[in-house]
Amino acid sequence: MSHKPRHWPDNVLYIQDCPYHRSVPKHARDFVLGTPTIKRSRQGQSGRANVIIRAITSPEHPAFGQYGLFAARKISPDTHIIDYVGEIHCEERPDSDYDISLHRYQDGLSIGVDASSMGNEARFINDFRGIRPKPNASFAERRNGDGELTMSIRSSKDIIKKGEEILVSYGKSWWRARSNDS
Ligand SMILES: C[S@@+](CC[C@H](N)C(=O)[O-])C[C@H]1O[C@@H](n2cnc3c(N)ncnc32)[C@H](O)[C@@H]1O
Repeated sequence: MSHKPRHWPDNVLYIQDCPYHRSVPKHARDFVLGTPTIKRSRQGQSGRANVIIRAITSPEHPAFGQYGLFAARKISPDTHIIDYVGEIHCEERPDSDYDISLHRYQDGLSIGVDASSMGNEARFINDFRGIRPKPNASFAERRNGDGELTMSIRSSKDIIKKGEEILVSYGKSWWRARSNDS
């Protein structure tokens, strides 16, 4: 197992492969796992070398006191940065702020990746609102070297400079769902 990055919280398990929660039915698991191919080494594909977790120390930043994900080196436009790793599940998890949607079936079944209790560096990516005029990265589905469906983070059309915060859009509905919280 690889070592935890700096600032990693004690109460969150650091993982590099997504485990499957018991709520995931076999057909959904098979869909995510993909057609078996020759297993390739995924060394270096996870993208952890591209990023660094940093404490947000500026009081003007809306996530002041929390952490964010920053570029550890220059990242070219339209480039895979890192896969979002967490627990794959098929439950409603409205209380998790680290749960993203991986796939939705037409019958309503939804596959999510929840990094609230286990995950990798990607769980620290913040939303651009209040920080920059627009995101410099986005979530994108892809099949990794093993053929497994993953949600990844990709840079947008501009270079991300070393040291810049990597920011996505969580989407308006993500914020709307939380604006009603008391
Ligand atoms: C997936 S976590 C991101 C990592 C988080 N900053 C941390 O240190 O664990 C989502 C949480 O980050 C914070 N956050 C992210 N983007 C934000 C923004 N633009 N404005 C305010 N808070 C933000 C909110 O507290 C949100 O619930």
